[in-house]
Amino acid sequence: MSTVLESGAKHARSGALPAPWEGGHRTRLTMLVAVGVSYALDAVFLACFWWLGRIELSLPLLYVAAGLGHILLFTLAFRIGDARGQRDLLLTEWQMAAAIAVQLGAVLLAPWIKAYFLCIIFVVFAFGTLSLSVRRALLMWLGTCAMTALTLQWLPSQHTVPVSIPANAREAVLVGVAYASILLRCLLLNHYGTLLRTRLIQRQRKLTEEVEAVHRLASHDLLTGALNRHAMLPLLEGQIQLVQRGRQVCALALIDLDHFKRVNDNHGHLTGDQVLCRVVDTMAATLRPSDKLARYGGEEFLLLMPATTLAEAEVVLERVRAAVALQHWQDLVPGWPITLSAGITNVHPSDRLDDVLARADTSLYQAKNGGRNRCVSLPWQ
Ligand SMILES: Nc1nc2c(ncn2[C@@H]2O[C@H](COP(=O)(O)OP(=O)(O)OP(=O)(O)O)[C@@H](O)[C@H]2O)c(=O)[nH]1
Repeated sequence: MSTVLESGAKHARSGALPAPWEGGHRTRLTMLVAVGVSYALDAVFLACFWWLGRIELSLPLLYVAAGLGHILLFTLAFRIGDARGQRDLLLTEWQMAAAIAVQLGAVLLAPWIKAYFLCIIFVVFAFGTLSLSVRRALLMWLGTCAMTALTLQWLPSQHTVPVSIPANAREAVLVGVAYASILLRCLLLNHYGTLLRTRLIQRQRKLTEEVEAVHRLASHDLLTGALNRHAMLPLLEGQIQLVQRGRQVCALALIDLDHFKRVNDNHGHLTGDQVLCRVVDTMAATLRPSDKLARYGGEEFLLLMPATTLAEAEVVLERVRAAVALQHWQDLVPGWPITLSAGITNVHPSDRLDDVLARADTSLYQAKNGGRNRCVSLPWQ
C-alpha cells in the first residue's frame, strides 16, 4: 500500500494527475508500442499517397525515421529520467511536443494533405491530455495552437484552406480510409479512457479496503478480534468526559480468566489461543452493541459499558461470567473448567483514567482472592 501512497504523493508533487494504470516499465513499453503502431499506420497511408503520386517518397521514409527517432529518444530519456528520479512517468508533454512537431513538419512538407496531419495532432492531443492536469493541458493547448498557426502561416497561400480536394476516385477512397483510421483511433482513445476510469475505480476501491484493513489491524487484537488496548483507552477517556459533563453514567469491568496458565501448561499454547477466542465470542454474544470489549493483556479483558449504572453492570457481568462457565469446553479442554473473574466499577465525574482502571483492578484482585469465578464490584467513594 505504501507504494500506492508514495506514487500518489509523487504525482501530487509533479502536478500531473496520478496515472491510473500500473506505473513503471510496462506502462512505458505499452505507450511506446502504441506510438510506434500509430507512426507505422501513418507511414502506410503516406506510402499510398506517394503511390498515387501526390507526395515524394521521402515523406513516408522521413515519417518512419521520425517514428523510430521518437521511440529511441524516449527510451533513452526514460533511462536517464529513472536515474535522476524523474517524476512524470511518461514524460507526457515531451512526447506530445515531439509527436506534434513531427506532424507540423509533415504539414510543411506535404501541405496538400495537411488536414490528415492536423487530425493526427488531435489524436496526440486527446491521448496526451488524459494524464495531464488541467493547467498543463491548457499550456499544451496554447503551445499547440500557436505552433499550428505559425506553420499554416508559413504555407503558400493556395494551401492555407485546411481542405484537400481529392484529384480522382482512388485518392478519394484513400482519403476516406485515412480519415476512417483517425476516427478509429479516436474510438480506441475513448475505450482507453473508459478502461482507465474502470481501473481508477478499482484502484480506489482496493485502496479503501486496504485503508480499512489497516485501521482494523491498528485497533483490533489479531488473535481474538476484540478491540485492543490502544483503541479502548481513547473510548474510555471519551466516556469519562461525558460523565464529567453530566451527560451520562458509565461502568467498566476488568475481566481475567482463572488459572489460564494451567490451560496452556496442560493443553498447549494453541489450545490456549482457541480458548481465548471462544471466550471472546461467548462474552460478545451476551453484550449490547454499545458495550465495548477489548483485550487488555494476555488473558485479561476490559469491558466498557456506556449508559450503564453499577447495578446494571453487575447484572451484565454475572451474565457474562455464567455464559463462559456454562460454555461447552469439552472439545477443547476435556474435564477442565474455564471460568473468569471480574472487577466492576463505575465512572465518577471526579475520576481520571488511572483512577477508574485502578479501582477495576482492585475489585478484580478481590474477586481472585475471593475464590475466582466471581464478580466483585467496587463503586467510587
Ligand atoms: N495461549 C495463550 N496464552 C496466553 C496468551 N497471553 C497470555 N497467555 C498466558 O496466560 C497465562 C496467564 O497466567 P497468570 O497471569 O499466571 O494467570 P492465571 O494462570 O490465569 O491465574 P489467575 O489469573 O491468578 O487465575 C500465562 O501463562 C500466559 O502465558 C495468549 O495470547 N495465548
